[in-house]
Amino acid sequence: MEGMADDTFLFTSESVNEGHPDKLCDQISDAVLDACLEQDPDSKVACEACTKTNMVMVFGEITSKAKVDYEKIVRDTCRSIGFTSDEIGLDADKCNVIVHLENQCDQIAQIVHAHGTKEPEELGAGDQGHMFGYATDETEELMPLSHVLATKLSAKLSEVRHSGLCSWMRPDGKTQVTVEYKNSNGAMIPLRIHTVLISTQHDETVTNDEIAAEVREHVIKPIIPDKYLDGNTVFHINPSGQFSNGGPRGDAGLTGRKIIVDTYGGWGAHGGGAFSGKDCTKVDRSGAYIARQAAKSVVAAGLARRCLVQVSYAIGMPRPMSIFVDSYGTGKVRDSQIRKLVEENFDFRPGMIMLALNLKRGGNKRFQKTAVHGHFGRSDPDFTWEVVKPLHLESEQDAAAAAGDSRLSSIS
Ligand SMILES: Nc1ncnc2c1ncn2[C@@H]1O[C@H](COP(=O)(O)OP(=O)(O)OP(=O)(O)O)[C@@H](O)[C@H]1O
Ligand code: MET
Repeated sequence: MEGMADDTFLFTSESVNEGHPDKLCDQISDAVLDACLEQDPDSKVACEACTKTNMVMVFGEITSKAKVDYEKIVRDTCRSIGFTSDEIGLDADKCNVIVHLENQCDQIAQIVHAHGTKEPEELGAGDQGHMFGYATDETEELMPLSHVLATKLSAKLSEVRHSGLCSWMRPDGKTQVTVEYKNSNGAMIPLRIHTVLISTQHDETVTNDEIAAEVREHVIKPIIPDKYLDGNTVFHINPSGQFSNGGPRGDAGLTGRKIIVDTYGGWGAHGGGAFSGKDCTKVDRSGAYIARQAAKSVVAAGLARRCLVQVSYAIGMPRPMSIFVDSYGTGKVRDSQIRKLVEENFDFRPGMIMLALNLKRGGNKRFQKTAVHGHFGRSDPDFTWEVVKPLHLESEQDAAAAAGDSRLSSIS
């Protein structure tokens, strides 16, 4: 790239907003989860959704004592996002809603929770899989800047639409931010914003020039800090030229198709499992939440400037198969010592994660909120996995000795 110093690099993260068809499905799935947990905190929920023009389907496996009007939840969720006509992309009140839900498979229910009879200590993982948590000291929320900005831009798009400030805006939209970074011995130092890309759905009353001006003023300006902008920062606003057809009319949507938007914007790593529509016996969700809490606590304690935590499970077994920690060479002590500290301070058994993070509590949009604008780096107290746990090394002496060791190993 022209004008870039040799020791810097570009990294890009994207986000999507409420009316993106995949995100619509995530929100429907988590609205169903909330409704079930609100009445029955022991509900076992695996609710997927898909959508295309004039149609939403919810399907999956739910075992719950809750009496839930699924069709109403689908319609209410679509309406609250702003899908109130075919022209906008979906008519919440007239679209075809298909509900195809069955009980959780007996074989899974038996091995995971013995049909609700296992104690939290013994609760098995709802599936096999590997999940990651990540943290970095480049922002105050200990999240990657490229992801934070892409996410905040998409949240702002929703805000100015709902408030009426940009009354021409429609619910679908995407953002993307490219940051120029410097790698400082493994820590990521954001230097400047290279590119901001925003595509927002709009009605027929505005010109492209008006869209660009209003998006710059009401969306970009309040979100992107001046210190990261310079004369070379590139802005692309609605580069397709026309984006009035959006939502499910423009593109099909599926639950769990925005897992990178949900997590770290391409930083760290991802095990592949989705979050939305899953109760927290599903370790895809609870494992990723506790791994984030662990990674964030490591960085917050100053033990590393960046941290990745991986955990893995076998279906039906409470204890993880493996725990892995990588500080990308930024650790104050060896990664093996950080891993030991993580193992001592976090109980990775799914039933214990649910207790520690209060994950059986749903309703009042507790989980629906997570389904848009990211699961991590949020200050809302419902995001219990963002609460930092104080971590202390056994003694300062150990730390000093270990720092000596780690210097040796980095030289060798
Ligand atoms: N009784 C069982 N024991 C072991 N594995 C099972 C059992 N029943 C189903 N499975 C396997 O587990 C798979 C679930 O994996 P998958 O990762 O698709 O789950 P998911 O909850 O849909 O999550 P995501 O799609 O977000 O990864 C099933 O498709 C099947 O292959
Ligand atoms: N959907 C399944 C359930 O309801 C989980 C994935 S299959 C192991 O438990």
